[in-house]
Amino acid sequence: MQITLADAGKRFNRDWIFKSLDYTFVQGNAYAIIGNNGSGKSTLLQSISGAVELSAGQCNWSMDLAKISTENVFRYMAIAAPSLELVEEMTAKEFLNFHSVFKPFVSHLSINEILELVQLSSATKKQIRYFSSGMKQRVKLAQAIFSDVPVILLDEPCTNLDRSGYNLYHQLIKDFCKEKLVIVSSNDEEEYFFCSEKIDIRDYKIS
Ligand SMILES: Nc1ncnc2c1ncn2[C@@H]1O[C@H](COP(=O)(O)OP(=O)(O)OP(=O)(O)O)[C@@H](O)[C@H]1O
Repeated sequence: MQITLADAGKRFNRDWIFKSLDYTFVQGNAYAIIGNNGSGKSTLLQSISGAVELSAGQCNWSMDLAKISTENVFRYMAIAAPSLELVEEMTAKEFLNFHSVFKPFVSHLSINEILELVQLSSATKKQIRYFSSGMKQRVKLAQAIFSDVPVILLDEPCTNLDRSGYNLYHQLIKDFCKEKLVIVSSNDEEEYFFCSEKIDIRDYKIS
């Protein structure tokens, strides 16, 4: 799996958030999009995912040199982001079951095992609306990291996590993301220290 940005740019009204961005992301590597608050990290991540349309240039996804059409990109990726909502009326188990109908999880793990891995097995009967913010974040991480897809996009993945949540995140990345293409959008080094490549969004403000 490869994702290529070619002369990519995004603007909101007159403000260019990033411009003239050429970059290739390759499976097996982890990348961090860094920059201060409001610099455009989430916008770039959303542009890569196809959720936000570029104002200039292109974002092309390909697998074994065969191009993946824009409408099929979603089949190859999973995303965890603050803007993505959980179905609060469901329990975590129901939600993960629901998600797996559209996007199956890695086949060797059951949903009970996934809940155990993110340390939520004691809350399986509780509706998500009664979860703490950190517990909700663990559900978001579970649905992204355990999806059977080659690309994992993580926007501020440790939002609301405590120390043990950070440790859990580091362990999940180590155990389950090695062969994937991971892109993390963050300004917290603990969220992206494992990324060998860094894209500083501030380098793409002026052409
Ligand atoms: N739909 C939109 N319409 C207009 N402006 C937008 C829109 N979405 C984002 N922006 C603006 O684009 C800029 C970049 O926002 P973005 O959320 O990508 O930054 P960020 O680097 O992820 O910030 P943070 O670290 O605070 O999460 C901000 O100035 C924001 O107000």
